[in-house]
Amino acid sequence: MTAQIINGKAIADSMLNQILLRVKTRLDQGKRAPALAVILIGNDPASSIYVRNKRLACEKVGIRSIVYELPASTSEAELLTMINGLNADDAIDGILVQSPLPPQIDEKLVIEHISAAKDVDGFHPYNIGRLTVRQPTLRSCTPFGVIKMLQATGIELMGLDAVVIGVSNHVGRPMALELLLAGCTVTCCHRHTKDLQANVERADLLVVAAGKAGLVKGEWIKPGGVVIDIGINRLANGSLCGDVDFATAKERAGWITPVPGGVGPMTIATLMENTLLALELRETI
Ligand SMILES: Nc1nc(=O)c2c([nH]1)NC[C@@H]1CN(c3ccc(C(=O)N[C@@H](CCC(=O)O)C(=O)O)cc3)C=[N+]21
Repeated sequence: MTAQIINGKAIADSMLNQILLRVKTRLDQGKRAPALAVILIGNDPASSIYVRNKRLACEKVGIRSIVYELPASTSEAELLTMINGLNADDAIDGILVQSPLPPQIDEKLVIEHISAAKDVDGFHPYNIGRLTVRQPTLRSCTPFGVIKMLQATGIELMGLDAVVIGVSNHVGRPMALELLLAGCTVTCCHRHTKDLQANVERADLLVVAAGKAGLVKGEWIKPGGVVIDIGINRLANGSLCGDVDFATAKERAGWITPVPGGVGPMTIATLMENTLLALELRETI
C-alpha cells in the first residue's frame, strides 16, 4: 500500500484565498484591514526565513504586517516596553514574538505579557486554558493547522487512537488538547516514554513533533494509519526533512504529510486566520 500524500501547501493556499475574501469584504464595508506585528530578535537564519514567509502570507491575504527587527542584545525590559505599546495600540490586532529568544529574555514572561486578545500564536496561558476547558478562542497555529488539514482531507477523528510524540508548550501539548477536543483517545509520548515503538505501532493517527530526524521508523507505522510530521530538520546538504522516515513510512501509512509542504504552510495560514479572528473578536467587545 502506498499512502496518499496530504498536500498541506494546497490546503493552506485555499485557506489563504478564503481569508483574502473575508478581508476584501471588510474593506468593501469600509472597515480596516487586520494588522499583525511581528518581532524578530537577533539574526537566526531559520527565524529570518520564517518571518519572511509570514510577511509574504500577510501580503497575499491583505493583512498589514509590521516587522520589528531588534538586535540580539535587546533587553527583556526593552521588549516588554515594546509589547506594552503594541498591546495599547488599537490599530494592532496580533502580536507575535518569534522564538527562539536570546538567553537574557525569559520567553514565559514575554508570552504572558502579550494581551491574550492579541496572542495570535495561541501561546498565552489564558488561550491554552480556554482550549483545555473546551472553549477555544485563539488556538495555537501548528496544532489547529493540523486539525484543519485533517478536516480538509476528510479524515474522521472521533474515536481514533491518536499518539502525539513531543510535549512542548508550543506544539505537542496543545496538539494533544486539540485531538482530545476532536474526540480522539490521546497518548502523549516523550523522552521518558518506556516503549516508543509499541505506542507508534497502535496509533491510528500519529503526530510527531520531536524535532529529531529519523526518530520514527517507517516499519513502526500502523498499516493504513495517518501520519502527521511536524518536525523540521535541516540536513547538512541544506534540504529539509521531518522526524519520520518518509520513504518507508509512506509504504505503510494510509495518509502522510511531507516535509516541506505539509504542516509548515498550515501553521502560517492559521496565523493569518487567527489575526483576522483577533480583530473580529475585539470588534465585538
Ligand atoms: N512565535 C513563534 N510562532 C511560530 O509559529 C514559530 C516561532 N515563533 N518560531 C519558529 C517556529 C517555526 N515555524 C514555522 C512556520 C512555517 C514553516 C514553513 O512554512 N515551512 C515550510 C518550509 C520553509 C523552509 O523552506 O524553511 C514547509 O514546511 O513547507 C516552518 C516553520 C513557526 N514558528
